[in-house]
Amino acid sequence: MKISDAYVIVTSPGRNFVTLKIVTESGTYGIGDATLNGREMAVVAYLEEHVIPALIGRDASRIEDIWHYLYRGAYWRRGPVTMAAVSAVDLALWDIKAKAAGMPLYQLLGGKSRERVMTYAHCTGRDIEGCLAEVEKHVKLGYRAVRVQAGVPGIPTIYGVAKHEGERYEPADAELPAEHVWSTEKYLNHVPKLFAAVRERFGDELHVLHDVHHRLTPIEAARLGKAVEPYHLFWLEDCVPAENQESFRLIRQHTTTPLAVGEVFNSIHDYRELIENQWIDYIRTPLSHGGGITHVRRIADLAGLYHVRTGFHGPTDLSPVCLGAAVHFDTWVPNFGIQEHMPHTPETDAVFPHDYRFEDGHFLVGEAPGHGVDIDETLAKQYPYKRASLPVNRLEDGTLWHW
Ligand SMILES: O=C(O)[C@H](O)[C@@H](O)[C@H](O)[C@H](O)CO
Ligand SMILES: [Mg+2]
Repeated sequence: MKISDAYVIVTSPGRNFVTLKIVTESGTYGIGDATLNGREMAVVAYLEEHVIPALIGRDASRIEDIWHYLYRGAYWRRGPVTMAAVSAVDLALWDIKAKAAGMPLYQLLGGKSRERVMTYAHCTGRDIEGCLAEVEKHVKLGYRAVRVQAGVPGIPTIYGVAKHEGERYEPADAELPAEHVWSTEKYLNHVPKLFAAVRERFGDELHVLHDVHHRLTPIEAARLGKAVEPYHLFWLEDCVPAENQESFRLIRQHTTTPLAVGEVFNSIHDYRELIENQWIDYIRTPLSHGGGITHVRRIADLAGLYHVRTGFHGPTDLSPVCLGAAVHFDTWVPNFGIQEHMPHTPETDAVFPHDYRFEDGHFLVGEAPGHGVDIDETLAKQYPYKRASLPVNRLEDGTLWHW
């Protein structure tokens, strides 16, 4: 199982994706997702300059050892670029191990804990009515859970809302960062009305989620959590920037609204206080940013001890490779909560043939050996890299704010 070759493929079928392919002497290969939205080429350089040369000749079956070799061995631990690179290696090696065993990945992890994986869809509107129309559409498609985001009167552009009704929203929408304007006051006054309208129209059973995208202070988040309690959200996501884990103590003291955190985290250490103090309910770190299966499994196990469940990040800026591996992980992990689902474009799906299926609001895992996602390298070449940046956010007086 010696690694004989490894290389990076960058492709942009509508948006940029970075894929690592690892090939063994026997010809069995695996692929991993190394996409870090808006910072793609930093991970490419990290892999090509520092990781790939050290991988050649190693035994691909020693996943645990290679993980620590890359993590401890780098000396410079953690961080999104390092961990995206480590994740890609880890996902590719698990793919190889499962293929060598002739098993779908979920079998290697411990087998099925459930038959299907509940997902949530994004429903966005320029106003509440527009958002309700999207919810209606997604409920008809079979979704049991929806994330609702609507424009706020007086704020010209807002996170998570597509430019035109019915379109997907794209965070990395310009070559250099677009500048958005933010008003916490306008948002806090408006957003509870959105949940009231959703409950009024769709009743109590639909799972309703919302992403604050790190824009509030702890006491503002506490106010929002309290205000929306009557609408019993499935979760309120990233209500404050979470570098200071202690902030969540205050939020938790004030509200019973469940809290999800961690799409920008990449290590168990980002979570330790949040989980051990039971300040959150869902962990969001995707397999492609949190050190792959080897490390995210450890986070999920720690979380399980404290009744915290998984709710992995799944926007279009994670490739089908990450999503495919996530469907295996979600099928196995005992403390599963939900999986985010933002459908990829047909162009992206064609570049990454896969065997996970979407049906009636759920993902169904495939039975092909490995994680079940491949890359069509010839097709990938037709879509060259294009620089794309996430926006920045400013308060109305021009102060740079959290995005
Ligand atoms: O909950 C989500 O899906 C996220 O907040 C995304 O929309 C991120 O903003 C995006 O992945 C950044 O690249
Ligand atoms: Mg989010």
